[in-house]
Amino acid sequence: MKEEVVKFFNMPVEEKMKYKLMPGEYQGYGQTILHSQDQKVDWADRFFMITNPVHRRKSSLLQEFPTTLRETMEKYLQELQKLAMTLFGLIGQAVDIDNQEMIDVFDDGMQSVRMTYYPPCPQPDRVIGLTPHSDAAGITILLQVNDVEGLQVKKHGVWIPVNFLQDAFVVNVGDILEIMSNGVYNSIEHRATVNAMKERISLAMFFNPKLEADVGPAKSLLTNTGDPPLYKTLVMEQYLKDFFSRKLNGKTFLERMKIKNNDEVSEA
Ligand SMILES: O=C(O)CCC(=O)C(=O)O
Ligand SMILES: [Fe+2]
Repeated sequence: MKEEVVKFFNMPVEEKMKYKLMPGEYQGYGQTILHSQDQKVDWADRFFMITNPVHRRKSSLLQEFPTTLRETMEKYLQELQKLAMTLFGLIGQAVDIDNQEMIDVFDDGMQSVRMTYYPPCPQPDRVIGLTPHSDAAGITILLQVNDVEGLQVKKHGVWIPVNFLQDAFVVNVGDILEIMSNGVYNSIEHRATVNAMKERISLAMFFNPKLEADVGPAKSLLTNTGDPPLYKTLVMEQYLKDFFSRKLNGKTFLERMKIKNNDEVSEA
């Protein structure tokens, strides 16, 4: 997979333009500024695509991939889906969410990939690879494609570099897992910096609930623990629409899902 991602970004620009993002669309290749509020320039080329459900894929993208990239990607998607479901099962167990609820919500859920190429920048302090954010997803499985580091996570207000282990994934907790676990897990705020000398390439795969599933504190968790819900519940399709209509800005979106004292709480 790593080799194929490198080959993708090494293709001549004319080739990559076959996958170019069209105005108003979000699937494809381009130097998208991810609605960044940051003053810094976003220094990266990205390719984003919905991979599941299959009918939401922009069919021209995967179909036009070079055969080896397409086949490798399909295999990668399948294997990572299995890994993600294993992780969701274990995560659910740890916080008292019934396994069946995790399966109902995430199995064959909405999935997407983002490949990012961060070119070297002689003045890395003046740019940002990817602006601080938490992922909307349940979990994100990240693969660092070459050995150049750049990912940082915010811990107690301080940015800490993440060292990827050779051939290991990094798994991010996303906002949806924070909501489903009723705040037991915290989604991780992260950003990517760029290197002065070397390019950096990453591949992120996002695992979300089914589009028709509810995004809210897991019902079995509330029943099993007797805890009150701390977050609102929204249908996934609406949750995504709201998420993408806002600017990427730390964890501010999640704040809006929190139930405040003066909110009316309807029994789920
Ligand atoms: O490049 C990375 O390591 C992080 C990518 C990322 O956070 C994202 O695509 O949401
Ligand atoms: Fe991210």
